[in-house]
Amino acid sequence: MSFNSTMFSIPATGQSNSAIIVGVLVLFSALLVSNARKRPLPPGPFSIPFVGSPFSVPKSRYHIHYAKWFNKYGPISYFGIFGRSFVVLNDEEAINELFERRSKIYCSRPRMTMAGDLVGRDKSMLFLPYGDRFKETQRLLHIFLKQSALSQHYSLQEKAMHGLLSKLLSSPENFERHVRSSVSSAIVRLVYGHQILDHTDMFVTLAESLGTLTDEAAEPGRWLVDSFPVLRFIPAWFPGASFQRWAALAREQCRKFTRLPYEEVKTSMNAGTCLPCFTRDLLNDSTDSSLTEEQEDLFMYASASLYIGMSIPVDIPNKSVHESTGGTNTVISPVLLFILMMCRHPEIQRNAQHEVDALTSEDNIPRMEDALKLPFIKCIMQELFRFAPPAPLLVHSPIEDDIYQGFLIPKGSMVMANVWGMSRNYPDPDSFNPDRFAGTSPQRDPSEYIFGLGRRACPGDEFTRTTLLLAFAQILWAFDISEAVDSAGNSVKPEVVYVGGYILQPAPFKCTITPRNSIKAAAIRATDDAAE
Ligand code: HEM
Repeated sequence: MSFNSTMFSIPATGQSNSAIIVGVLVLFSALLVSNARKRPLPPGPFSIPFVGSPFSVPKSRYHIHYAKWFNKYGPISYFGIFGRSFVVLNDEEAINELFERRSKIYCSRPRMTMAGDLVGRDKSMLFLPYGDRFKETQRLLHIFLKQSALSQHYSLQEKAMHGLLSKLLSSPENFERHVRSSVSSAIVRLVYGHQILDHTDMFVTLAESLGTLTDEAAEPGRWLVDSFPVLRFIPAWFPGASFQRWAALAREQCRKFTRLPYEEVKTSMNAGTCLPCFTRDLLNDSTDSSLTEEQEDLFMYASASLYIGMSIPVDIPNKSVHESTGGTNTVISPVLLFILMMCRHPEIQRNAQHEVDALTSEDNIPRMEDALKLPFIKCIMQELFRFAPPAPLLVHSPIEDDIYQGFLIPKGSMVMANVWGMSRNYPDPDSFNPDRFAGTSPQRDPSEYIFGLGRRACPGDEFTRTTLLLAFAQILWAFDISEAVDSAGNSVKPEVVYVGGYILQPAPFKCTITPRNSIKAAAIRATDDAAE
């Protein structure tokens, strides 16, 4: 079944009933709010009584818009929309203090009634409120992704990246599609032991459908029930409550999308054909017969969390779904930016190639053990993280009221840390300069914050870094990346333009990717043959 958004929007009939309910709720919540606030809220844009400031919030480039609030309102600002509270942190000290040092308080995610309570996405780690289920999921992911366990994943990372090299060799003009499928393939293999053959694979389409559904369920402003959670108790037959019918269908679909890959692992385990993977480890570590329904549910969602965790779909106000970069994920973003930057900076590319060449031979594709020994390429990775943090805003939610610099930060509010602003806090921030991380006094490593802070920091950070170092070393070893040539024979330098809202990714661009020599091309083909 395909999800058609118009099919599920709130119909005109029943609008008057909804309007009455909403009116009562607005007044009620406004009264509650005004009584509760004894401390001042942080400063912020003009607010209309009972409505808040929905019009001061941008529809795109939130991080840049919010960064400008620093000069207007200072390091911490506030706005409300229909009773929901939003706090913006625009200052490194405030971000470190609240998200890192007060992590005990800022350890939850904002409540999303439609996506969470009704559709059930709050079982995935990224959305999970802080509590026992979150801690158990975190523990399971940690066992698999902790530093000491990472080397067992090297061979699958190498395989996925060899796949990327051979696709780049055969159709370099489709580099974006190849990057996307190779990265997805590495993750699906890691989580479910499944080998993706092409983009029509069931695992890819399921994950994309789940992403689209999550996007729709979390679309801010679309669902009244997000502003007035009490509406979730309205029965589906009630006039104007078509959102309940949408939610029921979406919940069913999400469950199916989460269950199918998990069941496939169980089937292949029974057949003895399952490759090593996260889900297999979970099931192996437990005696199957003793698994309760609750444990199965935990395992199933823990597995899906690993895959979907990379997509970071959080409920940023006014996010337009049209801006969503579609099945994109966080790892794809730095790989595409790497290709763009190597094209724009041939001298950096040459230096990095010299570093790889000094360590490897013409006919040996770099392996993970090589990739981890390349300090300049590590600096390039750090500079890519700093130049365009894939997730420019972090979103946490405090589990109790907190006071910071005399201002109230209400429990349950959506606190957004402007990581992009932190990445501008460097000398000459707009120039791409990997050397800033070299030498004896390097500048602050952006890996310390682009993966999040405190108890909700990304569990996939180290896996990401090793994957990226390997991808960069192999691409530099194999190919020259240069400017595309237009129909008049002129070289065209690609612009640095981003798309996306909550995950930034370079806008589509053109470049030329050619093998550095025939020996390397032959080595890539030979690896292909060996794999077949
Ligand atoms: C360039 C790559 C990546 C970036 C920039 C990134 C960034 C992030 C960020 C900013 C968060 C939210 C942190 C916070 O709120 O403080 C996050 C959460 C998460 N990431 Fe990543 N991530 C990346 C790759 C991955 C990968 C490869 C995986 C899985 C193997 C993964 C799994 C997760 C999960 C499960 C969460 C939810 C954690 C929680 O809510 O406690 N991420 N990531």
